[in-house]
Amino acid sequence: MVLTIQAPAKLNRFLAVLGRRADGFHALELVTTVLDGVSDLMDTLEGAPAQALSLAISGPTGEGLVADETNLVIRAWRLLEAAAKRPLPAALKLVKRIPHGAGLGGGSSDAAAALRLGNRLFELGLADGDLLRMAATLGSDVPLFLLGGTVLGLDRGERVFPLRPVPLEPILLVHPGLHVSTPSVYRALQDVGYPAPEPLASQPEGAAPPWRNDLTAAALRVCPALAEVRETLHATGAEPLLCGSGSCWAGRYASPAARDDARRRIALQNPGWKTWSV
Ligand SMILES: C[C@@](CO)(OP(=O)(O)O)[C@H](O)COP(=O)(O)OP(=O)(O)OC[C@H]1O[C@@H](n2ccc(N)nc2=O)[C@H](O)[C@@H]1O
Ligand SMILES: Nc1ncnc2c1ncn2[C@@H]1O[C@H](COP(=O)(O)OP(=O)(O)O)[C@@H](O)[C@H]1O
Repeated sequence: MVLTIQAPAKLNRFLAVLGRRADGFHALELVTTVLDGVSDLMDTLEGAPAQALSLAISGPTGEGLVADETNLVIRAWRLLEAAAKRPLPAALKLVKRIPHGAGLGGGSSDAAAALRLGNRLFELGLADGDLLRMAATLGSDVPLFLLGGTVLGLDRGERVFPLRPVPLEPILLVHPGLHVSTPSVYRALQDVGYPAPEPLASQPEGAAPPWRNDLTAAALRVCPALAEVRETLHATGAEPLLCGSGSCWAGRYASPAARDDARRRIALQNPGWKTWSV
């Protein structure tokens, strides 16, 4: 039996930093939407039972990514093996399309996909709660991908609650080909000064969350070149929002036509940048 699971990217539509915790992590409030409708911004994980565990990586963003014990897919698999108390030998194939270090959660999404794939492939019978606990040990962003849809994230982001879906505005994602490290951005919060903690106010039914990311100043400190993307989006009439810890930006437009027009202009001016319509 061969099983294939899609691993979509995510968009943090609201990210508030509420403080630094004793364990060094930051207390967050997040509203994140899993982008399951953007086919060219999705990784794919395929698996079949085999003699031994192996992972093959391909795809446009697969280059340079190692398929060893540090890969989040293998780390997720080892957790499944520990829960099953037996080896789970399988041939895994990961096709990468989500850029890494872009704030789009590709590695976290792959980890969540691996948990779901292994549970089904070997009929382990792990409940959603078990998978959520395992996901939280792999990374703060992994549990939200198990829920899908639009998710409220609390604590370090790993305590997740499904939210009523709020349609996405016309959005253009722009990736300038830069890699930004998440830990370095959280560390830089100390240099730029912590933002005033402002939790999400209760929202009217069906309203989109405020377009806010408290990591923006810290990410610009780590990678000043990010400012050029923000300015370019501004010049096309968008409200720009940094994706997580960067390096991707999301531009929000008044209409799909304005978004599509901006996409054409940005592609002409910056042929090295990648764009996706959401
Ligand atoms: C910023 C966000 C927003 O969704 O996404 P990305 O930009 O990475 O996609 C997340 O908080 C990234 O979550 P994730 O990438 O899973 O982080 P983890 O592996 O748990 O932690 C990596 C490092 O980030 C810092 N970290 C992470 C989460 C958090 N609430 N506080 C932190 O200080 C810590 O230094 C930690 O060592
Ligand atoms: N399967 C994977 N896909 C992508 N990155 C991975 C994977 N496994 C481990 N990593 C590591 O996680 C880092 C962060 O990747 P990713 O989650 O895609 O970006 P971001 O944190 O910006 O959303 C990468 O630079 C890489 O070193």
